Amino acid sequence: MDSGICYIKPEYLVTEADGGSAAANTENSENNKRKREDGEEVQAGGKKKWDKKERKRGQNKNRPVFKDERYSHLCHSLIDGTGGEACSLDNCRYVHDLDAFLAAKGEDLGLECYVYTTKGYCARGVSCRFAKAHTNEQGRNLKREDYDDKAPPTTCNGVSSELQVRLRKHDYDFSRSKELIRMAEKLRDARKLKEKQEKENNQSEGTVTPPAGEKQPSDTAEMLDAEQHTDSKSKPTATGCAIDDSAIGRDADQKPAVDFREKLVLSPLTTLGNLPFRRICKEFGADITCGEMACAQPLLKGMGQEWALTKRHQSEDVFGVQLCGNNPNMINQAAQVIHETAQVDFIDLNIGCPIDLIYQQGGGSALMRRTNILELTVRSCAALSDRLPFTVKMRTGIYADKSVAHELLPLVEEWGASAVTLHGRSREQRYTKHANWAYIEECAAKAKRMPVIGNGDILSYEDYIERRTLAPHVSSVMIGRGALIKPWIFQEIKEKQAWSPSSGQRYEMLQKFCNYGLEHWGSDTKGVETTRRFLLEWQSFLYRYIPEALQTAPPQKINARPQKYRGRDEMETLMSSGNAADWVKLSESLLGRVPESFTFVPKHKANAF
Ligand SMILES: Cc1cc2nc3c(=O)[nH]c(=O)nc-3n(C[C@H](O)[C@H](O)[C@H](O)COP(=O)(O)O)c2cc1C
Repeated sequence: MDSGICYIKPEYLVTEADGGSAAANTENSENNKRKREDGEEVQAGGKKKWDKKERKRGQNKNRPVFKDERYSHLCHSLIDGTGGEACSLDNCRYVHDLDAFLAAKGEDLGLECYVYTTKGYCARGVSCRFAKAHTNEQGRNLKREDYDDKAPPTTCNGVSSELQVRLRKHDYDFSRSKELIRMAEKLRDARKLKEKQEKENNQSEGTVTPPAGEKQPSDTAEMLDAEQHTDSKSKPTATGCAIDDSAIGRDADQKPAVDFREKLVLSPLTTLGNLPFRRICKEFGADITCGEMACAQPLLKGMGQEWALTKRHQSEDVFGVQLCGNNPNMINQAAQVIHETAQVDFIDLNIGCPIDLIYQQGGGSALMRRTNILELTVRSCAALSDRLPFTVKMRTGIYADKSVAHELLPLVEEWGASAVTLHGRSREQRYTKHANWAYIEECAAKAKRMPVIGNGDILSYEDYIERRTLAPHVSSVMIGRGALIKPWIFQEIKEKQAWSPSSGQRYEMLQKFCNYGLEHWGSDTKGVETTRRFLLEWQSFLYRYIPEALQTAPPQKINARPQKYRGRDEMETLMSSGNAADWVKLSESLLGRVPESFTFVPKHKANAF
């Protein structure tokens, strides 16, 4: 048996005799074309061979970029229909011809507006694609009697225009951040000096020096002594960070605000890990959620799109923002503004990001080899506040044959990190081979008190148990693709058994996602199309779920490709299709017809088997 294949029961197999007529899980010409561009060749006999040199990984860079400028926006003065206060702006760029706008808006997509039903008022008013549900005969947008306009919003964070102006005018007070960096520099220099002196002493005494980066058990305490000697006011804190407590207002006795042990953590997932998706995962039992990676520089420029990545839904009771950057000053300043203006429970630093552009600029996984820069970043960010844990997410290293996480992880703990997540693959590996949980265990065992969160390849309760048994020092697990393929994985782990939803139940989940999407991105045409894009991105992972009843030997393994199969009903077959045209069809049943000349190519190549 080939472990790379998920075997399907004979009655569900699609054979040559079927002529491939079923919409079974075949991939479309768009995907095949993409694969050819990626260097995947199809040999005679259907076997695939990979040309490693040619193959490009990561994101689909040549995909058409989705621009939403083409949707006209109605002026806010008309959003509730005619009869309100006229627009007072001379140069308002929005549409003021209500009749023309309504004529061009397109058909309503349904009789019920989720936003109106749940809140009692739809702020998209007459521009909503479900407007008939909340407009009267005169075309006025209605407010239900029980609507509470003082009710707190269900989401928070993002950037206010006032903050945007302060950031753009360099008017934000970063003196605290500058002080933290200065102190982190002092500690780093003291550590380096001490290391140098030790090396010289060892050489003069003829003792053997440990290999670079390999630390002796007593080093941490000695290093802290050295730091205290350099700055007599400094003292180690509960998290092991030795930055001057009085200067940063740290109460050394306070416990970190988040307990990272025995938790199911949803991975930060660019594009896919959006707020509506995270709501679904919360409902299925995810304990900790994290926003999509946000870059420090655009945050400091006050860019709305980047700040949107910090948004949090009220159901996300333990929520973090993930930062990416190549410069300690910028990362720390971004962390400071987030800490001071947003509601977050922790800040995470991504030092595992493999994306070329970020890596070439010295950010993401490049920070795994820029130890001095990393030290400044971790020390300064961990010292921002005792109530704001600072965590680090890393890979095994940059190269497959040169793991460094076992050296880095104890250092990161010493510098003050509250937890580390380790994805058991190198940058070079991306998603090939299996995540190395034996190595994750080796690293986790090196942490003194800091929880280590293991990450990689968990798709079932069995996977979870297997990995936790293999890695007993791991405190919690993080799940990424497993949650994208079957978001109910959190429930399965908590209930210790598989759940095999019917196609109807899976469809209801998609409906829910669309409702949450319309609430988040808006129920007007622009919001509908944004929701569709994110739904399609998600479907590019969801189609990989293989219902247990169809497999000869469940549970499904994350890298196993199924034999060609059809589902137990038409919807199950449609949902298993790897053909982007079928994903669009599915989206049309939920969100209406796609606009003319619509195209879709998934953003992430990690969706492929
Ligand atoms: C679509 C996608 C987007 C991702 N985006 C991020 C990200 O923004 N930040 C991050 O640290 N990791 C990101 N990752 C990596 C995951 O968080 C996780 O480390 C990786 O997928 C391995 O875990 P898994 O096997 O459970 O998927 C992303 C992964 C995928 C598939």
